[in-house]
Amino acid sequence: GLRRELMPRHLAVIMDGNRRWARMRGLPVVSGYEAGARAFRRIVELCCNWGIRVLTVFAFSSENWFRPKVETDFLMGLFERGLRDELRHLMRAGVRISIIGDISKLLKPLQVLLADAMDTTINNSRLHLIIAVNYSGQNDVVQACQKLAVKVKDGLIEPEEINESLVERELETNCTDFPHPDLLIRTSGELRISNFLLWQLAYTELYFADSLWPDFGEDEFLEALCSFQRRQRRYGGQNS
Ligand SMILES: CC(C)CCOP(=O)(O)OP(=O)(O)O
Ligand SMILES: [Mg+2]
Repeated sequence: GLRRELMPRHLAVIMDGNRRWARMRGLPVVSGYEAGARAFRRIVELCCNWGIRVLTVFAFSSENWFRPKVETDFLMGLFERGLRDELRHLMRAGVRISIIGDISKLLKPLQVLLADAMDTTINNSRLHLIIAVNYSGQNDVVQACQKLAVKVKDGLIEPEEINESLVERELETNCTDFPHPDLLIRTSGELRISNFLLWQLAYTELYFADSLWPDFGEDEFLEALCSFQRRQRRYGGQNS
């Protein structure tokens, strides 16, 4: 059985396999995205119930823009409708929402809604939900380098002072007390990181589930956590 003291503090999830889920059922792609949104709401509840502190989800990658416009338009609409419907519930449930990624490319109403959700929930402490929208792990590192370069140029720091903690402070995930995911779950059988969090995953336990994201429910969630609790995390330490 699961031991509460061995729960991951920070869980990261790549919610993959929504279109395949729809196609297997002879449904339109948008039904897959809607089923994925239901699975997303479910895992937020599960993280609250199981005392996970931070949940980072890959909701839309910068590469996803290359999908048909009808799909990207639908996804953006889904994010907006979902957030409008859920914001009060998340607020009452004590969920804090942060957004990572370049949201300047999104339509203004969605940008306003995301900023409002971050402001409204900033003092919540039950679960910190970080939603990666138009996020690129490589761009996250690039923008951190740019901010450090400015500090060097402005004479605030010397190049030799730059170390891991200075870089981490500039990453977009510096918004949380637990910036390093303890466990990453990717569904649908794909064995890739797909330019999600990169620096932050240095010592993260990776778990790949064959189930498609819409089918990832409580049983699959608990199986992933049991797998995590069975692992011996060495952080590159003792050789055994
Ligand atoms: C936008 C993203 C969360 C959707 C993930 O599912 P997907 O569209 O990649 O589905 P497929 O891998 O089945 O094409
Ligand atoms: Mg996919």
